[in-house]
Amino acid sequence: MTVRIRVAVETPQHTGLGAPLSYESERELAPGTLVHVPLGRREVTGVVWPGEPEDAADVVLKPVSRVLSALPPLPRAWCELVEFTAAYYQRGVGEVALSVLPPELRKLDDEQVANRIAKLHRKWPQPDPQAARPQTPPLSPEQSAALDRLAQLNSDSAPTALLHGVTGSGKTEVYLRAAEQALAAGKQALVLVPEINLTPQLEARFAERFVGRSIVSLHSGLTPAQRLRNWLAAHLGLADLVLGTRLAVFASMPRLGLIVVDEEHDPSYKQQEGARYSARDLAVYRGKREGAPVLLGSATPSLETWHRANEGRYVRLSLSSRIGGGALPRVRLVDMNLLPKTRGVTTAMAPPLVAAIQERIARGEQSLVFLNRRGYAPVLHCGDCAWKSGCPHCSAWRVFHKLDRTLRCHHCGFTERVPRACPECGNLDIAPIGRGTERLEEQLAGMLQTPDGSAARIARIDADSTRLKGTLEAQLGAVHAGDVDVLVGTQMVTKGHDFRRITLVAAVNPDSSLFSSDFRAPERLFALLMQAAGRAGRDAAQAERSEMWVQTWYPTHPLYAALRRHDFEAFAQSQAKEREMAGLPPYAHLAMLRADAKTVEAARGFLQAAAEVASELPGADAVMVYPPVPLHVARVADVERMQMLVESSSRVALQRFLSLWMPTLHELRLQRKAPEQRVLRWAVDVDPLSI
Ligand SMILES: Nc1ncnc2c1ncn2[C@@H]1O[C@H](COP(=O)(O)OP(=O)(O)OP(=O)(O)O)[C@@H](O)[C@H]1O
Ligand SMILES: [Zn+2]
Repeated sequence: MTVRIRVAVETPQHTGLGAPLSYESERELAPGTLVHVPLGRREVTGVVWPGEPEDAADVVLKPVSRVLSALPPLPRAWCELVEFTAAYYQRGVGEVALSVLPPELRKLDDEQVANRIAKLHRKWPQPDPQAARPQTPPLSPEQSAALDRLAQLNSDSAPTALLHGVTGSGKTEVYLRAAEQALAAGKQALVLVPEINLTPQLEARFAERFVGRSIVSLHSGLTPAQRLRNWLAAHLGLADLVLGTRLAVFASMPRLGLIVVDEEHDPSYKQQEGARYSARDLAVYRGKREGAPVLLGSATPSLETWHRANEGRYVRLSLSSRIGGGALPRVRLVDMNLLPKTRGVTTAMAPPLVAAIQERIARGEQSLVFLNRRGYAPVLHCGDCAWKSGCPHCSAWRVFHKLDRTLRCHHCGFTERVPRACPECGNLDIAPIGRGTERLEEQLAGMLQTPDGSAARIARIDADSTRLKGTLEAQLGAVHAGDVDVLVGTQMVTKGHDFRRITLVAAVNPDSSLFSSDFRAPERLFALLMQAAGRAGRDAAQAERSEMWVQTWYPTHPLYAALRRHDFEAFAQSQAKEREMAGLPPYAHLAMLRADAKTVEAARGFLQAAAEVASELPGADAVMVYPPVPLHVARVADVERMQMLVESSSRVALQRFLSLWMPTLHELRLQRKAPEQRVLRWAVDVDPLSI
């Protein structure tokens, strides 16, 4: 007697097969069981999926090859989360399911899985009820109020709460206490952070608090074996706490009792390839589905979250003052228009700012200088023939890196040694234009001294300086230990770190996002600057002297006016008004269709054909399809990239439309066979973050 089952397998998106496939099994298999099944000429890993196969009874099905029975089936709730993700973001169920499981699972047979699990159980430390109770600080009144409210709501039904707390207000303490409550009730807690480099710090804080409890992390920086081990620990219910980046939202946790999303506004929560999901949004879905409260924490909530809190769909919990009562840093705008110009170029750092940093050094305090551009200079230029260091494969400049004397494309990676002379005209005098963190570091080193006349200690933290494993930790350690006077860095250093000695933060050149074509650029800039400001004066004793300097050509811009007052509400309200008038999120819903091709014509042609198909579909009048436009960096690695925006005032209407449109696009791509029409890939991005 055989039974028919559904199995979610990874079918490439372009095949258009998104639903689970039908197989035959010798026995009943619980949904969520891992199996190996034949697919074409290969054997692949799949997940037994809930629901009955729809195939007619006379269709002959292939049998399941092997069952990984050592692994307890994935919970029903996990399957539903995957199914929701696939449907909402328009991907295949199997594609999502397999891409969020640890890759190592696919390589192991049943016996190997059994061994891993046995080993994990053997080595897993027993919870130690005798463990010394850690010191917990008494809560501030605001922290208590937030936690009481959360507990009270949670006794009713799991709420989604926005924890809106200014920088340094002790949001992490609220997460810790909420997690304590979940653990005390025998539940597991999931804590998401935006960046890998914030996980060690948070892990340390949780480990310190939860002595005798088990904590695992999940992020892409783990080795495959570590990732499998930690994933298994969560899935088997051994781990009490799971900390991780966006992919951790899919961790299988049988006793989930709390989800925290720290810095919920951060764009890193959006996956940018494959299934382009928002881990923040999925966390909210998951919390609802599994009856776990969700805490979205931020000093500068995303406009979407802020809007939902205003509508009363999320509960708002506020922490409006810093721990210890310290002030937020005083914001000083430096009007770059007033600086004397040398040969038409203004210096990188305004003299008053340099003097202010110098003062900090004399007092033994630290400064953080922030510039969102790594390398020495964004472009190299020949004054004679106007040659510039463009990338031959991308519509972008190659960045000059002085340390290893290279020109590097930050989009495709194309790297060459810096030419001695202009490659066009032979002129020896080629010069860098603009500045990145390397150059800023060099300039500051030339300007700053300690009181005894020796050079100031300057450290640079960016993606280049932290390429080697362990370097970031070492550099941050030096900052915390006070071995650094001035920290230069990209946005990497502006997030989350609890620096205690920094009393001055400076943004050297933040203006470029003010006039970006991306409607979210101001929101992102505001969050970034507030976040950066929040690194100063975290020690209440120094807060009075703490300052945030912003060098700008537009000192009267409303964004900076709101920043000066630390007025998130005013900023959010003005942005919301603009968005409402322009019909943009959170007042409208967007999807972006992207197409990559060898030529602009092919990419545009595909999108135009897609738009024609769209206009014929039922429900087409509920959506608006805009004309195709090139991406901001249109060509990367010799591929032309175009995109087309789809908008609707109704999320449901947009979803319904997309589910009809997607299958036609698979066909459309196959039809366009002629070399001049061929597209390499296409993808839809639902709720795109950058436009
Ligand atoms: N109730 C408390 N009593 C004493 N110290 C506290 C308390 N709560 C938090 N702190 C301390 O205050 C500092 C700031 O807290 P935390 O890092 O949680 O702030 P935050 O709101 O997450 O800030 P940011 O958004 O800037 O990252 C930390 O050093 C933390 O240990
Ligand atoms: Zn390139």
